[in-house]
Amino acid sequence: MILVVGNNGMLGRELMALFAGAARGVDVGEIDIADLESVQRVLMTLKPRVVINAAAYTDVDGCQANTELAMQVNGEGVAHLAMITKEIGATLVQVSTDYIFDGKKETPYLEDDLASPLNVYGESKLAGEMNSWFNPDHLLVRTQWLYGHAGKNFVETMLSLAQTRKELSVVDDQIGSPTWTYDLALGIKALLDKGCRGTYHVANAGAVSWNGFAQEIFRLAGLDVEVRPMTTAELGRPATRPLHSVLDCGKLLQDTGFQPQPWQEALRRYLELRGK
Ligand SMILES: NC(=O)C1=CN([C@@H]2O[C@H](COP(=O)(O)OP(=O)(O)OC[C@H]3O[C@@H](n4cnc5c(N)ncnc54)[C@H](OP(=O)(O)O)[C@@H]3O)[C@@H](O)[C@H]2O)C=CC1
Ligand SMILES: Cc1cn([C@H]2C[C@H](O)[C@@H](COP(=O)(O)OP(=O)(O)O[C@H]3O[C@@H](C)C(=O)[C@@H](O)[C@H]3O)O2)c(=O)[nH]c1=O
Repeated sequence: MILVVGNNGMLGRELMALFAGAARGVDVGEIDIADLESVQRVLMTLKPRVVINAAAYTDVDGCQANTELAMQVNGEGVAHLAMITKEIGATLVQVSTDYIFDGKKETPYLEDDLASPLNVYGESKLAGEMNSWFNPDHLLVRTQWLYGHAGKNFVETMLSLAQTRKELSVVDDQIGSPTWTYDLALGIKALLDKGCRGTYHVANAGAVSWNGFAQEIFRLAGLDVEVRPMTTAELGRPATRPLHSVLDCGKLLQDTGFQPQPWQEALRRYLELRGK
């Protein structure tokens, strides 16, 4: 059995749908990954073959204000999962982020590029990456700029703002690869099916700024919204974001034969399924 931890989250729901009958899910209320005893109790009872950790504290600015909680959930939580999965002989799949990088590299990041997070969320996720090594039988999947059917995300924020606004200012100096949770889930499945272990990048192909992404969302949704450019500095959010955090997914293709579709195509299909 595959245990999806954080099954009520955006990625968690996608994984539950993809793995269907093979998966069991747990989330807040049934497990608190920050609490070793809770992790021990759930994993020892359910005895899964694979644990996919889709649970995290994902509010980037929230993490900046709550360092301790961020480290407990995103850092220590993974140590707990790694120690107990090792004890029961299960594989741990840990999901991480482009925000462990500082975004100063001008070409896409490779799996073994140096991590240097700019914010507390990135630091806590990097601690989680390191803690996943407590279980040598682990798969570490880095992804970025996620959107999906069940969750708060940039696409849904833009569509919701468009209901009341005819113009929006969106940052145009941060570049990344918007990624549909469906394609990420397929990537995780492809890696597990091939028995891959270690670190992999999984993101939709191509890259764009948040501003360009917003423009494409409105174009595909047939909404007439003017998207003005602004800089990250002008927006002035509490947590610093990396400016160029595109992930190179060549290793995924090489080892599994799976290549996530271009981000524009993924977005088009997502909006079609969602009903625009
Ligand atoms: N969203 C994105 O753009 C990106 C996400 N990622 C990573 O992908 C993974 C999935 O992200 P996403 O689907 O967006 O996450 P969500 O925030 O949508 O879901 C996370 C889930 O984890 C639960 N959770 C939080 N704290 C705990 C805890 N202590 N114990 C158990 N469960 C907990 C949350 O519950 P509740 O809501 O009640 O707190 C929620 O159900 C995370 O590891 C994230 O860091 C990586 C790159 C980009
Ligand atoms: C709503 C809004 C956002 N923005 C900007 C702010 C930000 O730089 C960018 C995206 O906003 P978000 O709040 O979705 O960004 P953010 O929370 O930084 O998204 C990140 O989440 C974590 C969990 C990850 O792991 C990352 O890969 C990444 O997806 O858009 C505007 O410029 N104008 C707007 O009106």
